Amino acid sequence: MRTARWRAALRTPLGATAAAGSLALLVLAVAGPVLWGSAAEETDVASMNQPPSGDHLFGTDDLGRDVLARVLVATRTSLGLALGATAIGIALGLILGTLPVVLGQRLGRMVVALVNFLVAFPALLLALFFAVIFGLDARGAMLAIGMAIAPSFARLVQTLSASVAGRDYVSAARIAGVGRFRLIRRHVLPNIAEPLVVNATMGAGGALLAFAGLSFLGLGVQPPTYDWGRLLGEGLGRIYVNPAAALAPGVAVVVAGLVFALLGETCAAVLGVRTGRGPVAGRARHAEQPESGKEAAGTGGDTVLHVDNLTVAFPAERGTSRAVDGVTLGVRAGEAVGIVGESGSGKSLTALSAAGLAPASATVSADRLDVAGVPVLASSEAQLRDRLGTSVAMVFQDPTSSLNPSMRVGRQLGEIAQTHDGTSRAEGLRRAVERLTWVHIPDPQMRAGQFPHEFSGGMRQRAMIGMGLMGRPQLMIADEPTTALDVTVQREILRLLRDVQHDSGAAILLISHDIAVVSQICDRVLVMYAGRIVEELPVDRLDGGAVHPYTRALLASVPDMSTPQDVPLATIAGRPPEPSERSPGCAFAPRCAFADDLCRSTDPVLEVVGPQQRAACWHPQRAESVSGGTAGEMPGGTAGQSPEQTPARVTTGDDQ
Ligand SMILES: Nc1ncnc2c1ncn2[C@@H]1O[C@H](COP(=O)(O)OP(=O)(O)OP(=O)(O)O)[C@@H](O)[C@H]1O
Repeated sequence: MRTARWRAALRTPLGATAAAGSLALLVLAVAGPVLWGSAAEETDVASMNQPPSGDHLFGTDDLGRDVLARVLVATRTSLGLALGATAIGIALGLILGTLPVVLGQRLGRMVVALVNFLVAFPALLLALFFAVIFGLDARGAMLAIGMAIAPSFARLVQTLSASVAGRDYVSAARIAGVGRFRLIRRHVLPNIAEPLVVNATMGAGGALLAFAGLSFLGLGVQPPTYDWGRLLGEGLGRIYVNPAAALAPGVAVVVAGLVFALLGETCAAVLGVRTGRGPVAGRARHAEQPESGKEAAGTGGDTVLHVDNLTVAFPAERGTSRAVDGVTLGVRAGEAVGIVGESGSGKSLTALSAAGLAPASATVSADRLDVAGVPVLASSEAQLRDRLGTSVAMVFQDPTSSLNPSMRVGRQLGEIAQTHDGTSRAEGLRRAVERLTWVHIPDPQMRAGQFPHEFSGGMRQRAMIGMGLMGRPQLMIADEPTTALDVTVQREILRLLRDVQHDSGAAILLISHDIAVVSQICDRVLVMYAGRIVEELPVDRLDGGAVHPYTRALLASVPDMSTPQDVPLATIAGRPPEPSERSPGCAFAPRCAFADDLCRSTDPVLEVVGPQQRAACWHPQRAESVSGGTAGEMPGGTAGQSPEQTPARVTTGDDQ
């Protein structure tokens, strides 16, 4: 497919010119010294500084040597030095650009600052500076130009790496225990290679010009060696006698620079098409070993996730803002627990913190945060990789971004077995095919050899779950795993998660904004609002047993077969407060019909309100206190409200 794109690109005028130009330069570089070497060196004192003639198309220099022959012969030196300098610049740029990922936050910031500092200098100024340091010869100039172009390349690598580092498949690889160097080599660099290649190709043109500039100034190639820059310098000295002697090397520099630029454009066109063609995949996971996993569920004690008073804060204009504020929860072995809430309620941060994947800018604290017996906050990144990589699996929302687009699916799954069990590549692949079979991927052998973009969305999500099963997960965290899928596929994925839970014994923490999704496979539901858990209850009590007005409003907004089509669906008026906007009292009070002064002034705490049920509300709404309609309904179309607690309204879409 890629070959076809190259062929198509080479048929365009731009591509054809770039190809022909590159070929011509290559041939000249290889054959030039052989064909015209002696003509270029042959002195003739009888015809010094001659203008163009039939014998010498661009005239002769001050020793009577043929200018054209010298320009053609200089192709090899000029291109060789320019490409050498570019290679040095790319190598240094890659090192500087990826160091922040390898070094960790503090040292990484210092490297970024250094690169920013160097980028602020004009490249030619840097080249002159380094040329003086490294010596006034071709080698020194090559090093100097390489070092001068390295900072801008490093900046590009840093920017692109940062954009990739946040992708789900990188998080997945991190949690799977993939080391930093391998992470860069296998997951980061392959996915930023395309813009780097394009940039490097165009950068070679810049290096050519810079080299010509240094040689022209007498800082680059020294006699008796010569390149286009030196020939240009010599020609300019005699420009009034024979302008063609300066014109020829000048044209050579411009033409070669143009060829590099066209080549870069062609690469960009081809690679850009490929990049834009779409899908790629998504998911994440962990764990190690094969086997059923039933034993895994039984290991590590009864509670696989223990979160006590978790707080996640971010720097804000004044101090910090708490996106997750004192969350306490537990997930027992083999249990399926759902977290629901509107966007921004802190669901994902809670789950990511549990897996040690909170954003770098977040400050995570907790009285206790243990996953599968591993104290997350007290463990180093290497310890987390090593220990969680074998016991926690993650499935992310977007199946198009959670699988590494540049790796075959079987390789990605197999990498986990290689990383954690030290298996061979072949054994890793065998296990990968087995896991793909478990998650009902048809023709798993063939599919394992495909890239993520060749999978459908539902298949990618299955592959992500299969990746989770490469180990022996005690806990599978699924963050909105069905949001990006259509309804039929959603149901299949939920069913698969439930089967995985039953067959492997792994506990499941399912995050969703849709309470209906959670109720399909979970035993227990935690409802989050503004960074806190406002209600916790068994799924079988959702229908009529929810007491928090927010939970009831969420339930009322889910249509079912009996929902009248001519009545607008209930919605919850207003929006949740941003972490930085929260004021004292219950965060839901501004949107709640039952709120009074107590709610607005004092935070309710999570208290037991029934069997296995807790709620944080000053006015919990009991089913028996609701009149008219089901327990989830509110007069006026929203969640529960008792007649004696009036204002007969709170929230409907129409109200807004
Ligand atoms: N990297 C970040 N920097 C600053 N604030 C953040 C960051 N990530 C999240 N937040 C804050 O934390 C809040 C909760 O984010 P979180 O992703 O946990 O919400 P969520 O309930 O999972 O919602 P969604 O379903 O939209 O992801 C966000 O609204 C935002 O204000």
